[in-house]
Amino acid sequence: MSLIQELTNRDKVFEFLVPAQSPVDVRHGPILYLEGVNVSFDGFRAINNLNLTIDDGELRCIIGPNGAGKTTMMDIITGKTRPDTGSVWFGSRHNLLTLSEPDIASLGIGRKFQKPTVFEALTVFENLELAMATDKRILPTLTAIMTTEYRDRIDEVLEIIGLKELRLALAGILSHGQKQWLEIGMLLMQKPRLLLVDEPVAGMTEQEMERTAELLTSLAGKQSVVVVEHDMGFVRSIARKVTVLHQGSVLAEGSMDQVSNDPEVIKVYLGEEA
Ligand SMILES: Nc1ncnc2c1ncn2[C@@H]1O[C@H](COP(=O)(O)OP(=O)(O)OP(=O)(O)O)[C@@H](O)[C@H]1O
Repeated sequence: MSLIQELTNRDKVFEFLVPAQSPVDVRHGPILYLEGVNVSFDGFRAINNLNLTIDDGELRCIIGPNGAGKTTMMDIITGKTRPDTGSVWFGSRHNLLTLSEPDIASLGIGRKFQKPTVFEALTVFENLELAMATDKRILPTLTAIMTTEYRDRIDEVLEIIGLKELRLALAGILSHGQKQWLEIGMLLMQKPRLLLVDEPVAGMTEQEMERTAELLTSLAGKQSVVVVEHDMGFVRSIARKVTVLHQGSVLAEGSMDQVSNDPEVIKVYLGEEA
């Protein structure tokens, strides 16, 4: 190929056009890797030698009794809490312990907290638009050119979250479940590689839970999804692999059937519910 042909090759992405953050590298390993992580709060060890590996495209459920360390684990991944010791890697290139919370978010780790935080006075469409506008990776000078691309992305996300018909509705009139899906959609606008979802079905109707199960399973593959959830029926309906946390460590890992038949798990967790 001649130099001219090479320079005008539209399929090629030139280095200078690539956003500052390098993409996550999962060619030789998992998308998320925690090893030997410890966190103490005033002498109490909330996370105790935690090891966890999430594969690219995986949907993983994390369960565990109250105080097991699930929220603290999410806080560590997103940079909100710094561990005392251990390693936390996003792909093989990004050491998350050296990055700030906003940097971790812009690398492609999105977090959905339990309570929906949509802008109620704005429409569904505007909420998604706003989520896109906060994407710091977008070069302002390119915004005009990319408008069509972003509109297409909003349409795509509306389709994924099942709110296409409600695009012009105010977010304030949505049901609890619809608000949760909209917020997941707002995260999707940033095209995350890893989504952390905290108790997505708390307060949902049976029907909304079914729709949420479909939504989360449809997201896996395209991105990795880690779901912390207390509702065992829901976990059973979506989980391929479940990790049970207890006292800040992994107590068991495997299919829902495997972990729910594990005597240790029954003793410390499922037994608690019986
Ligand atoms: N900032 C903090 N200061 C002191 N103790 C904390 C702090 N954050 C968490 N803890 C303690 O660490 C332990 C783990 O808490 P964490 O919230 O991570 O558990 P969890 O598994 O998310 O529980 P739940 O299911 O109730 O949300 C708990 O005993 C909690 O009281």
